[in-house]
Amino acid sequence: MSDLILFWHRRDLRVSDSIGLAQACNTNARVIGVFCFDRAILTNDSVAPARVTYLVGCLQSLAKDYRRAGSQLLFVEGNPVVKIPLLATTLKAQAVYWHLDIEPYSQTRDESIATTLKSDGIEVHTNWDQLLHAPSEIITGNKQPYTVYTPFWRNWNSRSKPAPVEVKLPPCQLDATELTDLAQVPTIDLPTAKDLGFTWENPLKLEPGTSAAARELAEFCDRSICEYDEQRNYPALTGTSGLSAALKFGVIGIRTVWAATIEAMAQTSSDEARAGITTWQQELAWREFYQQAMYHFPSLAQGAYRDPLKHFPWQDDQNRFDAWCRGETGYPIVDAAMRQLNEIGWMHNRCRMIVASFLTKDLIINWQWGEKYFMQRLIDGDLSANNGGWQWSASSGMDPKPLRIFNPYTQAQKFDPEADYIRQWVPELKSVETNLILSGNIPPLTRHQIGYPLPIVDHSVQQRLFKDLYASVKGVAV
Ligand SMILES: Cc1cc2nc3c(=O)[nH]c(=O)nc-3n(C[C@H](O)[C@H](O)[C@H](O)COP(=O)(O)OP(=O)(O)OC[C@H]3O[C@@H](n4cnc5c(N)ncnc54)[C@H](O)[C@@H]3O)c2cc1C
Repeated sequence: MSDLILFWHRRDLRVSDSIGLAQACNTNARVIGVFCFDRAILTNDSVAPARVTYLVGCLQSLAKDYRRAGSQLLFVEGNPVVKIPLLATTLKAQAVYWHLDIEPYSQTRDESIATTLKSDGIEVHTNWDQLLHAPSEIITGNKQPYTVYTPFWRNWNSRSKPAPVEVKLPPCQLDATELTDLAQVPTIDLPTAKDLGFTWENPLKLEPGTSAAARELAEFCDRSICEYDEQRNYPALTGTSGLSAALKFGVIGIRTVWAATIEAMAQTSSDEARAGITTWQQELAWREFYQQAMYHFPSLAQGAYRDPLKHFPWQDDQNRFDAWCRGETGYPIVDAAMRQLNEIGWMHNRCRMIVASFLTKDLIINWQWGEKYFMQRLIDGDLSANNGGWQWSASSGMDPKPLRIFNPYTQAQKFDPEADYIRQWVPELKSVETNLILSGNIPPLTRHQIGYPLPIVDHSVQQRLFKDLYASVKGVAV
C-alpha cells in the first residue's frame, strides 16, 4: 500500500465545501481525484447533449482547480465497477473516498465497488454530502420516511444546518512508477462532449464551473432572492436562481448555498424579503424531499407511486406526443415552454408544471414519456427531481391533492399576462394581439396565415375525458 488516497468525484464537481475531500485531505496521505465516464450512463437513451456539455465543462474547471493546487484529476472510461478498483489497485492506493448518492443505480454500483475494494484490502470512506440532511435524518415520529412535503419541510427546517466545509487540497504528484503503471488502467485525456457522441451548439443556460456557479448564486442573492416569492412564477422574468445544473452536479456545495440564504436573511428586516428567502429555502427542501423519497422508495423510478395511476388507460398517441415535443400543439404557453426546452435545454418551473399537466391531463399520455423526454433535453435533468415533478403533475406521486388539472389559458393569463414569454419563444405570434394569444381565440385563418397550428385537442373535452378515466380506475366519480 502507498500513502495515496483516491477521491472519486461523481455529483460533487468541486474542491471546496466537500465533506469527503476535506476528510481525505486532513489525513497525511497524498490525495488525487478521479472521474469515471460511465459507459452505461452515457449510452442509455435519457442523456441530454446540453447536460453532457455542461458536465465536461465542469470537469475541465475541476481539473484546473486540481492543477492549481499542484495535484491532479485523473479520467478513466468504462464500467466504474471495474475501473475504480483497477485504478486503486494499480496505484496501490490505501483508500478510496466518495460521497453517497440516492439513486438506485448508484447504490448498487457503489456497494459492488466497496466490496471489491475491501476484499483487495483498500479502505472505503463514504459520506453524505449533496444533501443538508442525510435521508435517514429526517423521519416521522414513527421512524418512517415522509411521503408528504409539508411535514417534511417543518421537520427539515427545524434542524440546524451544517456550515460550509473548508478543504485544504495539498499538492500531490504521482511518481514515475505510478505514472508508468497508469497505462495498465488506462487513464484518458478529458474528452469533449463531441468525443462522447453529443453535440450542443447553443449557449448553455449556466456557464460550467465553480466560479460561474458562485457568481450566479451571488447575483441571485443580490438581484432576486428577496422578491422570489412574487417573481418565481413569471417565466418572462429572471426571478429564479438558474442554479439547478450546478446543484445537480454538485458544482456548488449545498452548505454554501444555504449559508448564502442565511446571510441574505441577516441583511434584511423586510417581511416580504424574508418571505422571499424562505420560499427559496423551501425549493431547496423540495430538492431534498424528492431525493429522500427516491432513496426510501426506489420503485418511484419505475412508475407511479399511487395505485389508481399504476394501471391508468393512457391514450399514448404518438402524433400528439411529437407535436408536444416540437412545441406545435396550438396552445401558445405550452409551445413556448417546449421550444424553450428544445433551444436552451432548460425550462422555467411554472412552465414545467404547465406542459406536464398538458401532456398527462390534456393529451392523456403516460407521464413517463414526458419524464424521459425531459431527461433527453434538460441541462439539469435529475432522476429524483424530474420524477418527483412528473409524478406530482400526473397526480401519481406523493401528494395529498390527487387531481390537479391546469388550464393552459388561465395559466398563461396569470403568469405571462403580456405574452412576453410566449412571443419570445413562438415568434410567429409576435404580431398577434395579446388577448387573442392568452385566450386561445386566435382565428383559424390567422393561424393559417402565420403558420401556427390549430389546437390539437380541446381542453374542456379532454379534461372531462381524463376525469372519467380517473374515476373509472379509482372507482369513484371526480
Ligand atoms: C415536470 C417537472 C420536471 C422537473 N425536472 C427537474 C429536473 O430534472 N431537475 C431539476 O433540478 N429540477 C427539476 N424540476 C424542478 C424545477 O422545475 C427546477 O429545479 C427549476 O426550474 C430549476 O430552476 P432554478 O435553478 O432557477 O430554480 P430555483 O427556483 O432557483 O430553485 C432553486 C433550486 O431548488 C431546487 N428545486 C426548485 N424547485 C424544485 C422542485 N420542484 N423539485 C426539486 N427541486 C427543486 C433546484 O435544485 C433549484 O435549482 C422539475 C419540475 C417539474 C414540474
